[in-house]
Amino acid sequence: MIGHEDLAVRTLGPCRIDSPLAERLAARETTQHSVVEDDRILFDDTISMAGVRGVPVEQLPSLEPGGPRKRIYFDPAKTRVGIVTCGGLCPGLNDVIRGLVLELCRHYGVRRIVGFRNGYRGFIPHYGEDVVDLSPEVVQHIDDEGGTILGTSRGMQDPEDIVDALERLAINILFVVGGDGTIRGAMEVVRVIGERGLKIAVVGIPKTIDNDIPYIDQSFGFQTAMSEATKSIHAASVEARSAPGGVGLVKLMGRHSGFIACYSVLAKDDADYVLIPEVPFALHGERGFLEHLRRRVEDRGHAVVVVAEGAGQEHIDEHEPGRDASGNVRLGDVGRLLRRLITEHLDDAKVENNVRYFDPSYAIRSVPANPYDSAYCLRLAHAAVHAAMAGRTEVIVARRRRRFVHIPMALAVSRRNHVDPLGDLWMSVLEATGQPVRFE
Ligand SMILES: Nc1ncnc2c1ncn2[C@@H]1O[C@H](COP(=O)(O)OP(=O)(O)O)[C@@H](O)[C@H]1O
Ligand SMILES: O=P(O)(O)OC[C@H]1O[C@](O)(COP(=O)(O)O)[C@@H](O)[C@@H]1O
Ligand SMILES: [Mg+2]
Repeated sequence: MIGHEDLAVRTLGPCRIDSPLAERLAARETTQHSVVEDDRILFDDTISMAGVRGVPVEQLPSLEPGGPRKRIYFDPAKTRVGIVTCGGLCPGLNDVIRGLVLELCRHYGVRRIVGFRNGYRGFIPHYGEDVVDLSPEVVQHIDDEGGTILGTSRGMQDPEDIVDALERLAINILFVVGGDGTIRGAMEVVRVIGERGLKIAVVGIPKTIDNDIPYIDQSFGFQTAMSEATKSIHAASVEARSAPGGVGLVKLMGRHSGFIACYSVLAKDDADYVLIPEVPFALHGERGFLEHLRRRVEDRGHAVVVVAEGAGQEHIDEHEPGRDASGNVRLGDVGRLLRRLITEHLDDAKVENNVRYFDPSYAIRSVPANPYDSAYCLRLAHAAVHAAMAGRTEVIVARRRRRFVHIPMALAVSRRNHVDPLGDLWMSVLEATGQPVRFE
C-alpha cells in the first residue's frame, strides 16, 4: 500500500527568493479548482480505501500540489536550464518544449536555456551533438509540427558522462521529457548529482503514447494519438462492410498497455473485437477467438478486429524476444499472425473472406498535438517550471484526478499503468464490441 514515504518530494533546499509570480498568488486559496502550496492532495479517492488506513484525515497519504510558489529556490537571473526529450515520439513534445521556454523566459526571467539533441546521447561527447540555444523566438511556432525539434533516441548512456556535461555547461535545472526509461535514466542522473554534492534540479514531464505511466490521469498526446487511430478503424470498417466476408484488422501501438486500442474503439464504436496485452485470449477451440470471429462473419457478413501490438505474444512461438537499445522487449508481430490465422480459419471453414490489414504504426504518434493536448502540454510545462524553480528534484509533474501534482520519480516507475480487466474501461469496451469476457 502506498504510504507517506512513497509520496515525499525531494527539494534542494529552502526557498529564500521572492518569486516573480508572487503578486499573482496573493489572493489564492484552496478551492475546488486550486490548491495552495502548503495544502496537500489526498491520494485515496474512495471512502473505503481511505477507511482501511484507519488514521485521522491529516495523516492520510497525500501528494504535494503542483503550481507556482511565492518563494523559490533558484535565482532566475543566474539560472541556466537544460531540456532533453528521450524515447519514442509522442504528440505534444514540441508543445512541452515551447511551454517550458516561454514560462521560464516570460514569467521567471530565466534567459539561458539550452536543448540537448537526440535524447541522453546529446550529453555524451563522442556523439558530437551540439546544444541548441532555446529562446521564445526559436520555440514560438514549433507546436505546429509533430516530433521534437531536439530529436530523441533510445539506448543507455553513462550518468557520470551526463552529469559531466551538466557541470561543464553549469546547468542548474534539467527538464527530462520522456517515459519510464527516461525517468529511470533521470534517477541515475540524480544519484550522481547527489554523489557529487551538486545542486541541480531534475524534473520530469512524463511522456508515453501508450499511457502506461501510473498515477496520472492520462498522458499528454494520448488523446491525439487515439484520435489518429480512429481513422484506421474507420477505414477498416468501411473496407469490411464493402466486401463479402470482409474482415478489417487493425494493429495499434501499445506495448504492455492497451489503452490506445480501447479508447479508439470506444470513439469509433465500429469494432467487434479488441485484443489487448492485459487480457490473454485463446485462439483455437469452440470458445476461442477464431471460431467466434467465424460465427460473427457468417451472421453479419463482416467484422472489425482491433489488436494492440503487445497482445497475444504467447501465440508467437517463432519469436525470439530480443531487446531494443533501451532494453525494451521487442514484440512479435501479432497483426500479421492474426491476418494469416483468420484467413486460414475462414478458408478452412469454407467461409468466403476478404481480410484487410491496417498497421498505422508510427502515423499515430508523429502528428502535431490536437488543441486539447496542446493546452495540456502547456499546463504540464508550467507546472514543471514552477516545481523546478522551487527546487523540487527527482519528481515528475502530473495531473492526477484533474489536479496538478508532484510525483516522486521512484513512484512513477514503480509499476506500469494497465487496462484493468475488472475495471470500468474494459467493461465499456466489452459493452461496445459485444465480445465475450474471455476467449478460452
Ligand atoms: N533502466 C534504465 N536505467 C537508466 N537509463 C535508462 C533505463 N531505461 C532507459 N533508460 C534511458 O532512457 C532513455 C529512454 O528510454 P526508452 O525506454 O527508450 O524510452 P521511454 O523513456 O519512452 O520509456 C534511453 O535512451 C536510455 O538511455
Ligand atoms: O520503434 P520504436 O521507436 O522503438 O517505437 C515503438 C514503441 O514505442 C511506443 O510508441 C512507446 O514506447 P516508449 O513510451 O517507450 O517511447 C510503443 O507503443 C511502441 O511499441
Ligand atoms: Mg517506455
